[in-house]
Amino acid sequence: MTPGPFVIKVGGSTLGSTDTTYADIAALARSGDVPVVVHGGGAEASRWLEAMGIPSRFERGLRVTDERVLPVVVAVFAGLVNKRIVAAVNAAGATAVGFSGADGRVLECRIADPSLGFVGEPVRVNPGPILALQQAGIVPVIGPIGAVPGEPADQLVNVNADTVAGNIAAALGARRLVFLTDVEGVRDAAGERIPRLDAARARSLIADGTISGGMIPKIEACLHALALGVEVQIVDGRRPGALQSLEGAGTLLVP
Ligand SMILES: Nc1ncnc2c1ncn2[C@@H]1O[C@H](COP(=O)(O)OP(=O)(O)O)[C@@H](O)[C@H]1O
Ligand SMILES: CC(=O)N[C@@H](CCC(=O)OP(=O)(O)O)C(=O)O
Repeated sequence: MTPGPFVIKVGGSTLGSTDTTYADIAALARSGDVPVVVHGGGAEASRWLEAMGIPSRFERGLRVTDERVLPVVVAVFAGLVNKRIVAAVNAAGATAVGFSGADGRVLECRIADPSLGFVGEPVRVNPGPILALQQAGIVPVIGPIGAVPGEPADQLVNVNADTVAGNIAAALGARRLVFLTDVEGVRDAAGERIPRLDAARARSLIADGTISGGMIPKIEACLHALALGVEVQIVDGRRPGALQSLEGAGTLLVP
């Protein structure tokens, strides 16, 4: 069996830091190992919402997305952030094409929980557009908006970017999924990095509150992909060369 692709989730928390992520992504693509990039941008969306006088509210790491929030997150995730990453990867010497999970219905969703508003829970990944680009040597850059199929148009929904990455990695049979974030790894109750974290301990750290906020959907996405045989790691994306020296870095999820 051909080993699946390398999926890289770029956290909004590390976007814009002067790390080497885009050069590393472009170098992988040039070497013929074309990665699939999924990005967040939660912090950028919160800044735009604040500028518009709309407060941000999260529940278990998920943004409550009402009818005022939805157009802003679509504009920021499928537009601004996506195109900035495309521009940076192109400038680093590869060819990138950006789209969201609503394009080509790559990420079909249902409404996760009506109390969260327009938040999508993936039910199906249609990998065709991702594979077509990748096979053409083009880096797919995917923003965290999904589609709930409907008439007269699909409903656009906001999907946590870690959830998007976990589902896409699982659907592609990825060999590896790396989350670039703004901490050195998952921390235990004493604040120490956990180099290897198994599923049972991860669940208990969520239950006792040691893992909280944005780390909850990240760990849930990790466990989803891990169960399907993907090698999953959470590393510090602020560190130059993070993608070049993954051995022993951050937190490796283990069954
Ligand atoms: N146990 C934990 N270990 C590490 N980070 C944690 C933990 N619990 C909560 N967090 C928070 O999760 C954040 C990373 O998630 P998030 O803000 O969603 O980042 P990203 O934008 O990279 O997805 C960290 O900055 C940290 O504040
Ligand atoms: C439903 C939901 O929570 N969507 C996220 C999508 C962006 C995201 O996940 O960005 P990071 O990876 O930078 O955190 C949000 O609106 O913030």
